[in-house]
Amino acid sequence: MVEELILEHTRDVADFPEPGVQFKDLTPLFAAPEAFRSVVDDIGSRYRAAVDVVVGIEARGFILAAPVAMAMDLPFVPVRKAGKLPGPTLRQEYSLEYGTATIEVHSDSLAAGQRVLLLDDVLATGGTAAAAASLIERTGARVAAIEMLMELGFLGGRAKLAGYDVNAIVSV
Ligand SMILES: O=P(O)(O)OC[C@H]1O[C@H](OP(=O)(O)OP(=O)(O)O)[C@H](O)[C@@H]1O
Ligand SMILES: Nc1ncnc2[nH]cnc12
Repeated sequence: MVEELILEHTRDVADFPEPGVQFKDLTPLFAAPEAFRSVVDDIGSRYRAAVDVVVGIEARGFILAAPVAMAMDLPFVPVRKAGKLPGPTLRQEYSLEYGTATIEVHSDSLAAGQRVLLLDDVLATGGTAAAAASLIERTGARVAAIEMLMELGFLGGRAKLAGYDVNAIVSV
């Protein structure tokens, strides 16, 4: 059900942001309130009572993680691209399907022992999720699960996430 909603509301864009990349654009899902709400409620219902905080990765992860956190009545914590968070941060460099980047989290935004649900829209090479998981663990919190709307299985991102509970609603 939610798998079909995601597939129906995904636009494939060839050669974006660079030649050879088949970009999975989820903006049609975010623009469809009923479908988007169904996806948010599905994620919230599967992790209820199993996590203490929801972390989203800038930028598309924010679009998903903030409503999930709100629906679960849990705190939302942003992992941001470098240089955007004003407080003391932990920082991690990584590579992704089309480049390299650095992300940060406020070092006081998570507490030791907290169970984190890490959310993003797409799992490609896994570099982004692995870097975010590493940041979360450096705060002392625990990555209870990593959840994506869509996984590009042919890029093998799960190999970078061995040892974590990784779930993608749709695998292509
Ligand atoms: O598995 P990977 O190869 O690491 O790629 C996945 C990441 O790439 C996209 O974000 P992007 O860095 O393009 O940023 P955006 O959310 O700001 O568009 C996507 O939202 C994931 O965060
Ligand atoms: N092919 C892709 N489509 C959408 N987001 C991505 N992030 C990394 N690779 C991606």
